[in-house]
Amino acid sequence: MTTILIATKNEGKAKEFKAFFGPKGFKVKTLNEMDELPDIIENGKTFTENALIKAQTLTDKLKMTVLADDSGLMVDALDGAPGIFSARYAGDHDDAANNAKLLRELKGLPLSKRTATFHTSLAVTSVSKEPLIVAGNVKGLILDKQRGADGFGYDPLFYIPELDKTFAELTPIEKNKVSHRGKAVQVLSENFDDWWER
Ligand SMILES: O=P(O)(O)OP(=O)(O)OP(=O)(O)OC[C@H]1O[C@@H](n2cnc3c(O)ncnc32)[C@H](O)[C@@H]1O
Ligand SMILES: [Mg+2]
Repeated sequence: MTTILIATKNEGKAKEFKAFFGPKGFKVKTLNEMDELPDIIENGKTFTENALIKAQTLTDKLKMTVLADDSGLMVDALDGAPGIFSARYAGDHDDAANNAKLLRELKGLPLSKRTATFHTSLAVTSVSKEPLIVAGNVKGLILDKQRGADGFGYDPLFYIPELDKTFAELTPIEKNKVSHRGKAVQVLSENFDDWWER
């Protein structure tokens, strides 16, 4: 049985990928189950570069098949910020502080000018294979106050007009149907088997 290492400590994310790779006959592990990890310096300029750095560093050191993802929020009125710095926008990895900073930065701007995109890049690497890279995007609006209690990160501010809901008002299944990560996993599912057999 081939093991695939999901390059995250976030068990919520890992669960989504387990649901995808388990039925394909892979044993799925996360970083929480590894004793020794190499230092990974995520110094890429794009989501894709960072996902690839993470995945390839782990494949090279551990000789395993690895999936890494890198995601974030790009706000048009802020020239794409927080972008690759989404996790630590307000300093620490603190969702409440990040959301508060985003609200401050957009203060007074009408809803029509608060357009934003969530992005996910996924990189899968394996010994002696070219990496497989896919991505997913979703567009929405940044509300001027939080709505909903589910999800994580910027979910309570990220509003989908067509659904009249924020990401924090969707169940995990509903969110996966429309989210950046859900779409990237969809593209992965269309390409993975061909890539694996190549
Ligand atoms: O790299 P790992 O360890 O998995 O954790 P991370 O927090 O860096 O995770 P991401 O690269 O996926 O995302 C970076 C930040 O972007 C935000 N973000 C990403 N996906 C999100 C989502 O679906 N909903 C809300 N916020 C999200 C959130 O603030 C994340 O901390
Ligand atoms: Mg990240």
